[in-house]
Amino acid sequence: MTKRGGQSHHHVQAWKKSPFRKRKQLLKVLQQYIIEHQDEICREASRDSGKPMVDAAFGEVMVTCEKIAWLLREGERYLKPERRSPGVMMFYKSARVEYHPLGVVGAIVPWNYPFHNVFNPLTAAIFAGNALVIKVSEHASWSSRYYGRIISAALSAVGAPQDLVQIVTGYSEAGSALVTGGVDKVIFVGSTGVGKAVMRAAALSLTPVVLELGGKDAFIVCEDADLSQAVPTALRGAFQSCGQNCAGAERFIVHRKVYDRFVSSAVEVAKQLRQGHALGGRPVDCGAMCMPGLAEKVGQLVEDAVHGGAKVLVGGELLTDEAGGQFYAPTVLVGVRPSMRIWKEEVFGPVMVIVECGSDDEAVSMANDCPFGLGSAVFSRSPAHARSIGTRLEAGMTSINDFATTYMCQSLPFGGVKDSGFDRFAGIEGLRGMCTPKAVCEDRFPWLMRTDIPPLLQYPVGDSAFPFVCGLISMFYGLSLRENFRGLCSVISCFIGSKKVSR
Ligand SMILES: NC(=O)c1ccc[n+]([C@@H]2O[C@H](COP(=O)([O-])OP(=O)(O)OC[C@H]3O[C@@H](n4cnc5c(N)ncnc54)[C@H](O)[C@@H]3O)[C@@H](O)[C@H]2O)c1
Repeated sequence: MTKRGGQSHHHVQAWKKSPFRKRKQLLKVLQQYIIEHQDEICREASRDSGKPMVDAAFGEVMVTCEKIAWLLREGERYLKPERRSPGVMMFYKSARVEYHPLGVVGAIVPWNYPFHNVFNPLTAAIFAGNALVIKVSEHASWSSRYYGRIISAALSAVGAPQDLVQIVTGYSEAGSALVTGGVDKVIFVGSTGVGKAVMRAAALSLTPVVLELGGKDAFIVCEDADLSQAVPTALRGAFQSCGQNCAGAERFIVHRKVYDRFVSSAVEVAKQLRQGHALGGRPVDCGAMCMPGLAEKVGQLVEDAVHGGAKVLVGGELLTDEAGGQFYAPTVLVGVRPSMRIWKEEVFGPVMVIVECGSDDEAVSMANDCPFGLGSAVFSRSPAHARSIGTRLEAGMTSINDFATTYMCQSLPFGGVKDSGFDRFAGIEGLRGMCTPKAVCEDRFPWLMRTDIPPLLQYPVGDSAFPFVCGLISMFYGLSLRENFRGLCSVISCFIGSKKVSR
């Protein structure tokens, strides 16, 4: 049996042809298990990534359940053949797009959401009829053993091939091997630098890639924003999972009329945040950071800013414990200027950078002065005002009076612009991205009208072939009736002329 990506060819082909009924059954088995074992799933994710249980429930489980619910509700509709208009000259044709499974999809994912990062590519790829190889991060491979067992059990419960989903662990070499290993598409979720290396490697075999890379979301607070709504959302956007979110709010751009109130409210809450072991027995608001290197980098970015004149209002220190826990304290930083590293580099940590702006134009230009463009948020009591700002932001996603809610609306695509990557996972676009869109065209009423090459265009072509085609172009595409009529006359005269010659 030939193997690609570790799966047997026969199994890949069989799943491609599987009915939607069976794919839905698989998702339902997964959903049932997830809902019944939320506690265990969150515990494993917390243990592997350091995030508090509530953050795991929020960011890992809830969004995965929404994803599955959306696929169950609407997935089939968007993978069914879709009728398209046949256009002007092909008016007698029926045109459609068919969505065929790609075959084997390779997903390379980071460590920040150990559960979600596995189930995110899994649900769409499998539902679209593909096999999947997921390369999990070397920093979150422990929990992937448990998540892998959930998937195996679900596959066997519905009688799907056991090797349909493979989870592999390893360092960068394992990721590289997946890119060059003959998969039909690579979904890469990770840092911008590695994303570029993945794209270079994929170019050698023309393997298509989706790149979901870093982010540094702008969070704009207008002078007419409701701070009782904006501040709690801002704090969650900054400190959820210790800021280790791709779509994490990192730059808070606040209008000067509400700046002081925004800062003092944010500081008041940030000071009260409890940090500690996620599973230490006491509830915590912020846990540990997953990687020592990253915790140090966060410290360096803050230090660089302070060195340049920025001011730490809360936090700003890295605390470690005897067990090796890396606790970067929830931090509020003001006085940041564009020349500082923290203005442009992704922090990926619990640092709330708050800057002041004086107008909408200034807010937009500050927000767009960034190499990344993943998510964004705008707060104003006037949704029209917020929308007028949101539409000018260079970002793949914008939430109005909320943060990152686009990802809870699973019909929407997820992805960014600029250094945040391209193409989309999730949503209709992401689901269809798991397929080859095949264009199909056929006669609508074959008994009435079909395409026969007219004699004067058949080889060897006659003298009237060229004027005939020009006549057709004018007849169908001329912008005035006069032009269309002239084209028609030319077509008729070419016909008559060619008949005479052939006689
Ligand atoms: N846009 C998104 O959807 C999204 C989601 C989560 C995280 N992220 C980003 O991920 C980054 C943090 O995660 P990370 O530190 O694990 O990222 P990373 O780029 O270091 O690693 C991501 C994955 O790529 C693998 N890898 C490393 N070198 C490789 C190579 N040469 N070829 C193939 N694979 C290779 C790693 O082993 C890991 O599994 C942040 O920049 C964050 O913004 C983006």
